[in-house]
This record gives sequence, structure tokens and C-alpha cells, in this order.
Amino acid sequence: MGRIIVIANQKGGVGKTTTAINLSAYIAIKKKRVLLIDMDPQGNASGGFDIDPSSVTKTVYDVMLGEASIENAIISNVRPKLSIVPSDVNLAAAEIQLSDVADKNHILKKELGKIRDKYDYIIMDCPPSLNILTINAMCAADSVIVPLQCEYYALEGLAQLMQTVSLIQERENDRLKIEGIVFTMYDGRTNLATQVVENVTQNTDKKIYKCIIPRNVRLAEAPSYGMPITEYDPKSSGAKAYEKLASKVIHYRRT
Ligand SMILES: Nc1ncnc2c1ncn2[C@@H]1O[C@H](COP(=O)(O)OP(=O)(O)OP(=O)(O)O)[C@@H](O)[C@H]1O
Repeated sequence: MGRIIVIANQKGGVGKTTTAINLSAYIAIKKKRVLLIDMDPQGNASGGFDIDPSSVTKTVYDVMLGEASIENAIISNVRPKLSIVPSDVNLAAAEIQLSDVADKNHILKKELGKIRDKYDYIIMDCPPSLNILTINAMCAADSVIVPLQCEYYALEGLAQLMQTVSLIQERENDRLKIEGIVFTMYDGRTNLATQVVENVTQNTDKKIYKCIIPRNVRLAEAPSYGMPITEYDPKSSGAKAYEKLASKVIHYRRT
């Protein structure tokens, strides 16, 4: 049965999508079957694999509204071993449209139950808010990986996310665990970045990945070519860091 991992942080622009794309790409290169689910209405995870929204007939929006089964929304083998459930802008309306639906927090969990055994990893890219989409992802997931940007308010952001995870654990999904925290956009030339890493490390008992993702322009450029970093520049520092992260995730053993 596939392990379900959600990439979440309610702060915007911290590297969730970049992490979801490149982690998925490296896990697939390591010969594990991956399903990447784009839960963000911005659709950037889909775009990162050159999926054109106009060419897609079913998306995670149709699945959430009960208008398609998840099997019908999967675009299989966009790369070897890697499939995607794309998103589209309509997803932004799901919150309101689902407000009266019974058991609305567990729609995704029920759908994933149908296909979970076909994948080794199911990775979900979340929007930057605690909305119905993030809640559905967390209700379905085994664990959360938190990308944390090396900036001044990182610790506050982390505290908020941990509160959210605790709430979901208590009320909806007691299996949910924080698998690890990955620092992103690290610039070792600044004192702030080093201080943030030290500060967060000292103030959390959660696992912090040693492979810190550097600020690397190649990571920022890759999506505009519709490629993950594995293809765009596998020798870049960003690629090497994401490859290490993928190895760590594959070797993770739940305690
Ligand atoms: N390590 C990095 N080095 C350089 N640029 C990066 C890095 N990681 C992400 N970026 C860039 O920073 C911006 C925000 O990253 P990304 O979209 O992954 O964040 P996000 O948390 O998914 O954002 P949102 O909350 O809007 O969904 C993007 O332009 C991305 O290309």
C-alpha cells in the first residue's frame, strides 16, 4: 500500500510545489511508483511536468465534487513510474461548493482507498491555506513534510502548522505524523539563514532533514520549461539536495 505524504505549510511561497515536483521526480527515478496529486488551484505542480490545463478533461476538482472517480482523473506515466492528478482553477471554488456535503473532510481519503495499492508513494501538493483541500489531504495522509523557508518568521509559521496537524490528529486522523521539516531556499552567505536553521533546530523535537535545499536559480527556472530539476539540470546544487531528500523519504521508517 502506498505511503501518502502531504507537502504542507500554510505560508505562501515557501517551496511546497517545488518540493512536491522534485521529490516526486526523484522518487520515480529511484524506481518507485509515484502519484502526485495537485491540490493547489494554481496548478503549478501539474505545470511543472508540462501538463497543459486545457488538454485535461478531469481534475482533482471533479474528484472532490464527486463528478469523477480518481481513476479517471489520473494522467498515467507522465514520466516513467510517475502519474499525476492535475488541478485547475475551478478548485478554488470547491470550498463553497462542498460546504453542505456530508463527510466533506474525507472525500479524498475514500477516493485514494481505491488506488492506493497501485503506488508506492502518493504525494500531495497543498495550497497555502488551511482550507477544505488541505484538510482533505491531511485526513487522507500518513505524514506531512513541511518545507520551511529560511526567513525570520519561520518558527511562528511552523508552530501554526503544528497546531493544525495536532487538531487533525485529534479530530480526524490519528495516524497523521510530521515526517520531517525541510529547509528551503537556504542562502549560506546570509547570517539570517544560518540563524533560522539554528533557531528552528533548537526549538523543535521534529525531525529536520540534514539535506537543506539551497536557493538555486535552476530550481526556479525549471517549471517554465515544464521540467523537474531531474531533467532541467540534474547537476545543479538544487537537484543534488532534492535527490538526497528523496533518498531520506524512501528510507523513512515510521516509529
Ligand atoms: N530552492 C529554491 N531556489 C530558488 N527558487 C526557489 C526555490 N524553491 C522555490 N523557489 C521559487 O520560489 C517561488 C515559490 O516557490 P513554490 O511555488 O514552490 O512555493 P509554494 O509554497 O508552493 O507557493 P504557494 O504557497 O503559492 O503554493 C517559485 O517562484 C519557485 O520557483
